[in-house]
Amino acid sequence: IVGGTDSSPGEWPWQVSLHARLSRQRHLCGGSIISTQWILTAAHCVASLENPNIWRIYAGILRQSEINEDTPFFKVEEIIVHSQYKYAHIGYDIALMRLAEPMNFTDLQLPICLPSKEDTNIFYTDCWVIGWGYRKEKGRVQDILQKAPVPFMSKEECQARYRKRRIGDKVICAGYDEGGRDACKGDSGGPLSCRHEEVWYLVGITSWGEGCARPRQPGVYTKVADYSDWILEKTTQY
Ligand SMILES: COC(=O)Nc1ccc(-c2nc(CNC(=O)CCc3cc(Cl)ccc3N3C=NNN3)[nH]c2Cl)cc1
Repeated sequence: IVGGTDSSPGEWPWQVSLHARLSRQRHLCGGSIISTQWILTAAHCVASLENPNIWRIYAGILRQSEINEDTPFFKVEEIIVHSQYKYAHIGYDIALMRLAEPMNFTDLQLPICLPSKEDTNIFYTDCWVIGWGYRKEKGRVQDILQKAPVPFMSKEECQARYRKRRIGDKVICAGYDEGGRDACKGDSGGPLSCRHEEVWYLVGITSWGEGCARPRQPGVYTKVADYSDWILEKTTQY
C-alpha cells in the first residue's frame, strides 16, 4: 500500500496472507475470509500455482513477523479460478480457495459480508484498500498490515485514464487523480472494504493498476457484486 498507515490488531479480521512454499516460503497475495471454509482472492494470485499443497493461509495476524515455522496456518483443499480468467487487466480476476478444515471465528478472524447482486447503485463513501504490499513501486513487502482510504472513480473517468485498455464492466476503479495512495505489489487478492451503515462489505478484490499511486492511474478492482452468482454456485455443495 502506498500512502497508507499501520492497521491496528483486529481492525480487518477478514484479511488473510496467502503464502506459497516454492523454493522458499513467502507472502504472495492477500485474501478475504467470506465463510468458515472459503477465502476469496484474485485469479492472478493462484493461476499457474493451482497445486493446493503449496499454499499456507495465515489469518488473524497483523505482522508478517508473527509468521514462523510454528505459526498455525490453514491448509487449502481446493482452488477454483474463474473459467474466463486470462489476464488481470482483461477481467474475471477472481478465485476461491476452500480450506481443508473449517476455521473457528475469533475476534481476530471473522468473515466480511459479500455485497448483494443488486448492489450496483450503492455509492460507497468509506472504502479502504489493505495489504502487506510495497509502499512504493521499487519496494518490499511490509511487516505491519497497511490501510489507505480510496475513493471510487466512475467507469467513464477510469476509461479516460486507461486509454490503451478496455475497462470492463465487472470492475471498479478507485484512487486519486493526484495519486499518492493506492495498492501496490503484494496487495493483490486483498479486499477493497467499504463500510455502509455500520456494516463492512467486500466491494472489490485488488487486481491491477499502471504503477502504484501514480497521478491519473487509479487502482482497478474486481467488482465482487457482479460475481455473486458465481460465488454462490462454487461455494454451495449441490
Ligand atoms: C518477501 O515476499 C515478497 O516479496 N512477496 C511478494 C509478493 C507479491 C509481489 C507482487 N505481486 C504482484 C501482483 N500485483 C499486485 O500485487 C498489485 C497490482 C496493483 C493493483 C492495484 Cl489496485 C493498483 C496498482 C497495482 N500495481 C501496479 N504495479 N504494482 N502494483 N506483483 C508483484 Cl511483483 C511481490 C513480492
